Parts: sequence; structure tokens; C-alpha cells
Amino acid sequence: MIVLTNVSKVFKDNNEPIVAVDNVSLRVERGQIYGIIGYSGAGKSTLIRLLNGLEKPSAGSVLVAGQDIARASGESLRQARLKISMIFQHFNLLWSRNVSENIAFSMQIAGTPKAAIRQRVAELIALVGLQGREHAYPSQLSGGQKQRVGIARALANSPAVLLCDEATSALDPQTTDSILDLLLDINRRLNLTIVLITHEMHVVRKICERVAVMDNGRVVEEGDVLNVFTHPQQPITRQFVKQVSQYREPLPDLAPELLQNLPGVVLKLTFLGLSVRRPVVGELTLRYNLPFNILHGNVTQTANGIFGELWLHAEIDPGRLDNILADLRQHNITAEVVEHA
Ligand SMILES: Nc1ncnc2c1ncn2[C@@H]1O[C@H](COP(=O)(O)OP(=O)(O)OP(=O)(O)O)[C@@H](O)[C@H]1O
Repeated sequence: MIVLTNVSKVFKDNNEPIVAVDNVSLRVERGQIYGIIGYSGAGKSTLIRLLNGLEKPSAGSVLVAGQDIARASGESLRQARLKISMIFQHFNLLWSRNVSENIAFSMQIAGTPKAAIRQRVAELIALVGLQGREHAYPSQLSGGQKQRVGIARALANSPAVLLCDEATSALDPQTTDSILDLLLDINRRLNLTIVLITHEMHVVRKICERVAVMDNGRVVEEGDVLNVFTHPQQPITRQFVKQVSQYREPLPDLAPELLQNLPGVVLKLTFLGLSVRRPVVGELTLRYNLPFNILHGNVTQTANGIFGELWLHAEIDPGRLDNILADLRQHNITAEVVEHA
């Protein structure tokens, strides 16, 4: 659905080049929810503006729904843009128009007949759960309701791609979750491709299937969300993952007292998918006749599956340790020995 190949965007500031997007290649499949995460200044907004043709790349190609957005101009750019919609952090609603009129606006501009507009507005209002608020003005709506109007308006012309620019950053955590649930619901019902940019890993965890991590204009890590959460490669990715999982750091950094002068071995086990259901500690205890002590454990739900992490302590001699680690790997459980003082 979206293919970016070697895309760069260089701005000029006082004749000094600023590389906002630096040689980015990525691919978003039809029906996928794809997250782009990065800190302020990483290049996310520029990247999303390249996707809807608001910026032209300095190099590379941007294909969206089969159209080369980077090369399109005039009528073909207008046609290509009809397939791409966007929602914004601050909603960008028209304050002098009520909910129905905001949703109808783009259809009126396109010259859609009145009866068809009325029917489509009613469908969209039901889809985003705003029945009864049709005649309210934006100033009378909560932040979550305003974003629901933004979503309904974005879907009016049945786009192929929905771009979300920090769409939940102005909302409280509960409202954020309800908007993310709505986006997930719309994605599943309409098979709509969604690309979102965010600085919050919670957003990625809750609804994305894949994620790209941006730093300094570059994509420094990209992959399946479960994989990135359980095996983050780059320091910046580890920082983002830590936002949603308190114990992503090696345990000694977080609980020095717990581990001080602790003889023996600390193991960190990572379970993917239904392996979280295995009674691993019980099995290890029975098989090796070893009392394992559980130091810490958690289970995290992501949009494309669940993973669990467990920190265990036991006094194990080195020969048996190798057998235990091999045994765990056979059961699809990643096991690492955590260094501690
Ligand atoms: N029109 C422009 N002219 C000059 N420099 C720009 C322009 N747009 C963006 N930049 C620069 O490009 C870099 C990337 O900015 P961008 O807004 O894409 O990052 P971001 O990750 O979206 O950050 P934020 O969340 O703060 O908007 C920054 O250094 C920014 O100052």
C-alpha cells in the first residue's frame, strides 16, 4: 500500500542544509496499522507530510496506493490525495460548523448530492459513536469527541490510507485508549491502512502491528511490534520500550538491594504468545530438583500478541546451567543470564 524508497528531505535554513528525513525506506502493507515513533525533531512530521504530498522529497520515491506521490502534480496529485486522509493532534475542526457540517464539508466541496451526504454523515456518526451530538459545535465537545469528529471527517471520502499525526497526544490516558480502540475497530471493519506518528510507546503497543523508530531523520530500527518490544536493538528503542515496561532494564539497575551479595544465577526468561501459559518454574523445579525464586514477572499485551518476562534466581552449577538454558530454548523461551554483582 505504501512504499518509501531511499527518501530524503533536506530543508535550507539560512543556506544551511537541514536533513529532516535521511534515506528512509519502508513498506506498509494494506490493512496494517504502522507506527512511526521518535522524539521531537526526529523527522516524523516531515515524513508524514511526504506521504500526503504536502512536501516533495529531495530524493527517493513515495508510492501510496499505487500512485507516485512524489512525482504527481495538478489533477493527478489531487486524485492521489483523495485516497489519503489525515487526523491531527489539535483536531483542526471548523469552529463555526456543527458536528454534521464538519463531517459533510469535504463532500460538499466535492459536489456530492445532498441526500448522499446526509446518508453518509449518519453512517459516519454511528461508526464513531457520536449519535445525539450531530448539532453540537466543537466548543461544546470534549477532546475525545472532537477527535471522533476528526476521524469521521477523515473517512468521509472512503480513503485507502489514514495518517494520524500525534492524534492522541492532547488527550488524557482514558480518552487516548478509547480513541485507539476506535481506530483499531475502524481498521478491522474497513481494512483501512493506518500510519501513525507518535512519541508514546503505549500507542504503538496498543494498536500497531509494525513500528519504525526514527532518530535524526533516519529509521534506526524497524520491525514487528512483538519482536521490537522483546528484543529492542538500539539504545533509543530500549528507552521507548521502557516507557511501557518498567523492568526492561537489566534487573540489577532497578533493584540493586534485591541482588546485592546474592550468590547463584539470575535468569531472565521471555515468553512469546501462548508460551506464557506454560508452568515453567514448576517444570524447572521438578526436572532439575532446584528451588527457583521468582524475583519479578510481568505480561504485556500488544496488538499482535502477548509476551511475558520472568526474572528467576537459583543456585545452579555451571554444567547444569547450560542444560537448563538449552531446555528452555527448546520450548521457545528466550533465556538470558543477567549479570549482577
Ligand atoms: N519547513 C522547514 N524548514 C526548515 N527546517 C524544517 C522544516 N520542517 C522541519 N524542519 C526541521 O527538520 C527536522 C525534523 O522536524 P520534524 O518536524 O519533521 O520532526 P518531528 O519528529 O515531527 O518533531 P515534532 O514532533 O517536534 O514536530 C527538525 O530539525 C526541524 O527543525
